[in-house]
Amino acid sequence: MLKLESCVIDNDGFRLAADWALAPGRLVAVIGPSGGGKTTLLEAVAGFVPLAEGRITWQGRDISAAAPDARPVAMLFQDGNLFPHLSVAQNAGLGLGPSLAHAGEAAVAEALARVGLDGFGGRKPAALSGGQRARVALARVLLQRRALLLLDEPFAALGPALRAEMLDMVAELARETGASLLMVSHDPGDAQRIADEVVVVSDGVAHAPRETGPLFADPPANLRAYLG
Ligand SMILES: Nc1ncnc2c1ncn2[C@@H]1O[C@H](COP(=O)(O)OP(=O)(O)OP(=O)(O)O)[C@@H](O)[C@H]1O
Repeated sequence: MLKLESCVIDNDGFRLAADWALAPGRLVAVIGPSGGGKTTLLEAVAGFVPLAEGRITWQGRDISAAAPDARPVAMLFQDGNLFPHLSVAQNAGLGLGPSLAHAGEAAVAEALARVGLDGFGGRKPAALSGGQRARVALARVLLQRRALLLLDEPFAALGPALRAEMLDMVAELARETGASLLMVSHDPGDAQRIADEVVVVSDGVAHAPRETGPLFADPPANLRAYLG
């Protein structure tokens, strides 16, 4: 279980409070107004932004001071973070880390097939569509085999049908592996499509997760303001 215990996150002067836990295997959407601190929240969990107060624990262990690669997290950004000079297979294989990379050919092929990119391993990212690039990034996350997936508007640039397909794939992969998910999205429909719970980030607070259905059925004032 991930716990944010009386946390005050300090992103170079921007402060965000959080005090809640994320139950194992839950899919959680992070929504709220632009500039509210959604990315800051994910970056603090990933270890890129420090805490001014409180601590973050994973399975009871304090990870507040741990380096990003020593945390149980895999992070997927909007641009997918692909290296243009590396092939699809090499980009995905980065998820295995240096120690496993030499033994990973079969695992990479399997992950690429899993995201619908069988036979694309030798291509460069420039020779892929936007949706295919998103799949490569997802394959890399899959290969990292981390217990906590952090997605920051990963499919914002995709059209509605493709985006729905990718969301469903993320949800399926998380359920299969038992991973927990924190996913930033600007579209409440994304949250309603796959999230068990929703964290609303507004007014300097990342509010405790609430069940998606009841939350949208009777939105609190901060969510109503965001939804318009
Ligand atoms: N490196 C930084 N230094 C100082 N302030 C920052 C830095 N990065 C972000 N901020 C500020 O922190 C606040 C929260 O930004 P953040 O990107 O977390 O919001 P967000 O909710 O993800 O926004 P959006 O939906 O627009 O992506 C903003 O006011 C932003 O200007």
